[in-house]
Amino acid sequence: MSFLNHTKIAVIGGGSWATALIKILCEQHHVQIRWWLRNQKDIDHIRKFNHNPSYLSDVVLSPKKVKVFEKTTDAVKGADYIILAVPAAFIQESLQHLSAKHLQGKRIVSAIKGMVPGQNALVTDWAADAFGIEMKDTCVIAGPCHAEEVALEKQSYLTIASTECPAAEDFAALMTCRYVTANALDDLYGVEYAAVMKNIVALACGITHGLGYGDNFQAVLVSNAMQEIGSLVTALDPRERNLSSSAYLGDLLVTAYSQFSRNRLFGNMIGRGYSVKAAQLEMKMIAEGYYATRSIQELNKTYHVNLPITNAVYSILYEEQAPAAVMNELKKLLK
Ligand SMILES: NC(=O)c1ccc[n+]([C@@H]2O[C@H](COP(=O)([O-])OP(=O)(O)OC[C@H]3O[C@@H](n4cnc5c(N)ncnc54)[C@H](O)[C@@H]3O)[C@@H](O)[C@H]2O)c1
Ligand SMILES: O=P(O)(O)OC[C@H](O)CO
Repeated sequence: MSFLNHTKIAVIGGGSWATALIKILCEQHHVQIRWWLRNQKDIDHIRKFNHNPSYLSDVVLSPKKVKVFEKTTDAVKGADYIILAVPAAFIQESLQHLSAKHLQGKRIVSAIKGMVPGQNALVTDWAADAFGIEMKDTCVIAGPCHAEEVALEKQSYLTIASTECPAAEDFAALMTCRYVTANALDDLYGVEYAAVMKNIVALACGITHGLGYGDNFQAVLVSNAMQEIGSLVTALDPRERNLSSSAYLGDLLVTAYSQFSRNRLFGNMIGRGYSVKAAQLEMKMIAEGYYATRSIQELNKTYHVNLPITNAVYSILYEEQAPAAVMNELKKLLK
């Protein structure tokens, strides 16, 4: 079979979301995937058995469509699109062997819902800066969608956001299949910041659940959180946007309420008395909200937006304040 007319997509990352995205892309006839993972054991296993042993191991990956690479420089060769799907904390390390030349002429798609720690930058801004990528060649994959439900082929929706819709529309077509509907949107920054913030809220939901708060409280917490997200996003990128659409509110709801949420699970452990270290050790997966809490807290030193929920989570995770006492104060601020 000739791959000449195929769309070539490099995927960087070996976790649940990378695996789920590859499953969706494999539904297309004309797509070839070039997959980079850092773990050699996983690479060997995928080559032999066609599934990822560490994440979503029930998903079978077509060997005709998926090629696995040890080096990022090989994975990106000839690719039309490069999907970034590692947690933001590891993006610099993961792309360390790539230069602007390797990425020239390619479209970058960030599937990451986090900020680059230390730099407090959105992944798309960081990539544009590090590799000289133009914003018109950049998209993000957002929306309320858990990898575990993609693996089960449950009907899901994605939003592909870019500063210019044509780029997003092309990629949305690639991400649409029997069980996924992908729509394009021209709000790259709003969608990306809202996705970062919803992880912090999910931590707060998990913490309060772990402390014994119920559904009544969580409904108020999430309503207040949507206002907090709206205030920050508007301060960072003022423009008209419909925050009740699924790219923003939907993304918040799935993370805040789902059994599959990594951030909620992490928060729940903290609420039940685990230390941050112990919760991290127990979870095989990464809770982006842990890093995002610090990045947003630092970024907000410039913007001074009222962020009571983020402040509460920050003081629990980074200032060793007792979760019960912090949430007791937060509850007085909610309406
Ligand atoms: N899982 C989902 O349902 C989902 C949905 C939408 C967006 N996302 C986003 O996708 C991104 C990836 O998340 P995920 O859910 O696939 O992660 P995961 O928790 O399933 O997997 C962890 C990933 O981190 C990598 N990793 C762990 N330690 C590392 C280290 N020291 N150095 C380099 N890499 C390391 C692992 O190899 C693996 O790729 C995150 O930004 C997340 O917010 C996830
Ligand atoms: O819901 P979480 O905490 O697993 O985060 C993963 C994704 O961002 C969900 O959209």
